[in-house]
Amino acid sequence: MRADVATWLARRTYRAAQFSAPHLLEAKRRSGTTTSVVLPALDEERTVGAIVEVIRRAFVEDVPLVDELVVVDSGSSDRTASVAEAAGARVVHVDDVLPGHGHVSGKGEALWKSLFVTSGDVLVFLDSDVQDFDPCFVVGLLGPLLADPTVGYVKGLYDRPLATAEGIVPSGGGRVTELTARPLLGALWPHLAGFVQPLSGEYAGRRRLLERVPFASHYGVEFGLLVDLAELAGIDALAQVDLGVRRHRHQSDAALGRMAGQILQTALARCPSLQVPGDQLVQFVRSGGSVEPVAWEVGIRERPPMDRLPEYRARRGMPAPGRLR
Ligand SMILES: O=c1ccn([C@@H]2O[C@H](COP(=O)(O)OP(=O)(O)O)[C@@H](O)[C@H]2O)c(=O)[nH]1
Ligand SMILES: O=C(O)[C@@H](COP(=O)(O)O)O[C@H]1O[C@H](CO)[C@@H](O)[C@H](O)[C@H]1O
Repeated sequence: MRADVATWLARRTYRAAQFSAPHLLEAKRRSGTTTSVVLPALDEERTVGAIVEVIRRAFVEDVPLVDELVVVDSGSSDRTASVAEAAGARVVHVDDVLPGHGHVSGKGEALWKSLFVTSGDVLVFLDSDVQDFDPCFVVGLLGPLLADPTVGYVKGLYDRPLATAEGIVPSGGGRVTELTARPLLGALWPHLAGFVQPLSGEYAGRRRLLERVPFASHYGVEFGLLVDLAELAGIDALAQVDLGVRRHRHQSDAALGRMAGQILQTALARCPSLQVPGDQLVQFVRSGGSVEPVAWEVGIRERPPMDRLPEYRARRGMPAPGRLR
């Protein structure tokens, strides 16, 4: 392993158990930092309520580490919105946010728009499909940011058991991480090779950084943020925290193939010297005696840095682009 990666790994890998909610609350109050927790959700009625409930009880009512708790609904067809609201979250529908900027589907859009509908200095992003949600996820992700002003972005890391019809594969999860993201980072961004879970859906960052980078659409968002924030803030401003174990709802291999295609397109978009003639993925399904091709678009849209939007700057009391205060 490269010496710089080994140094970063030793210096910027934390454990959730290093932090306690009461101590973080003192640090939060001392620094005057506000926090927003954002859960992107699409058809997560089975799990979103429990996650919101745990966070609300522990970190809104008990130890007020969380100033706002928002679920961004990507257009669920189930009871995600009502379940999340009943559990205590503010729920916004993705299409109700910045409607003048057109419609883009996918997770990245929900996270980009979450910057507009929240106000915290620090944002914590948590997937809504996590089972047995552990409140240490919130403490661990906020820890490095509230304890060290030089940290700007923190990714969760964890063991990822894969639940299959045949049983649990202890470290079988993170299939796109292992088969696509990690090889890509090793080849094209080797200074980021120390991230154990570069695609983890649990992460936190300072708004003053997040508002200055583009957001790749769909499932490219995590990969794009990691590469772009490292470019913007430098690797030493990035960190990772061990959160233990993460269990979540798994998608099919075919769906993850499309996710891998989106991540590859996100990576290629960050290699300006490469010509990329295609953004279509052809998959194949058995149909009776033949095999049928199914073509999917895996191209991604890049939403611009939020701080370039006049609506956002006005909302945040920032001067118009190009003007001093
Ligand atoms: O268009 C979308 C797709 C996904 N998600 C949410 O993003 C998170 C991660 O998505 P998913 O679980 O599908 O990805 P995986 O964890 O399987 O890689 C979950 O909370 C989803 O509900 C979303 O808000 N909008
Ligand atoms: O890490 C991965 O390989 C994928 C798939 O995980 P599994 O193989 O279903 O455990 O999950 C992550 O990737 C997505 C794309 O970045 C994120 O949006 C998800 O939050 C994350 O779970």
